[in-house]
Amino acid sequence: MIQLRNVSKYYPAGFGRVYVLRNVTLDINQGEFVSIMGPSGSGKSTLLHILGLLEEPSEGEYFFDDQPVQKLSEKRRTELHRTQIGFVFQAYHLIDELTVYENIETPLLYKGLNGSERKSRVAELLDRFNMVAKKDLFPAQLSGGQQQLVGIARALAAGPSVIFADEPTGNLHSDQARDIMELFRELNQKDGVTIVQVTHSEINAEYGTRILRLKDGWLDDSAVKLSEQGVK
Ligand SMILES: Nc1ncnc2c1ncn2[C@@H]1O[C@H](COP(=O)(O)OP(=O)(O)OP(=O)(O)O)[C@@H](O)[C@H]1O
Repeated sequence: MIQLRNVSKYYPAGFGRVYVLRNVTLDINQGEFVSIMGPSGSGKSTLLHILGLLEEPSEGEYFFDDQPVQKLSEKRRTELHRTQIGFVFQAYHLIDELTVYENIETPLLYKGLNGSERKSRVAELLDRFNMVAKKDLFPAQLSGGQQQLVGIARALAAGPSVIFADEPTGNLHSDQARDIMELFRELNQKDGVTIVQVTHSEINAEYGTRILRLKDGWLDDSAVKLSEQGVK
């Protein structure tokens, strides 16, 4: 599903460059639940943003569902983003002026669904996430865990095949974090959604099936499969 080939990312600095990612080659198959770990500044968010089509590599190739991302038109890339990819952020990134219902509905408006299709999809997600009673509240009226649930419902609304999550529990208490990780596990195992998360937490990482470790922009090739270690 995802193939990166010799991907580097750098920024100009003085007369030279600062490398954030170096020569990253990586395959992620449909149905995997991958955790990206590494010290602060090692390039985790940058890698996730490239995978989620929010940033472009400076060098190298990215194939999403066998399509060379760098050769796609802007229109096709936006379409891919809207239909195949859901993004979940640490700070939720909900729209403060919109209700829970409207936040979840937003990607469906972009996708061009009609009113009744949108209504039934949002109702389904509200029901699944036990948020029906909260549907007319604004983000500021919710707990952090509830805001993140809305963030995940919004990411799932358009029926993506992959969810990219950047420290999705970074602002949550441990019990809320566990609920979010259990939801991710269920989405992955029952619904078959591919999940790629950045996390600092070994506990969160163990919900997944594989850990990728970054250091100074390099991917550690000895990345382990948790199932092979007998963890799961
Ligand atoms: N636009 C930019 N211009 C210059 N340097 C940048 C830019 N964006 C990111 N960087 C640098 O890239 C490096 C990696 O950043 P990134 O956010 O990917 O790290 P991270 O591993 O996610 O860190 P953290 O765990 O602290 O969130 C950092 O040193 C950062 O300063």
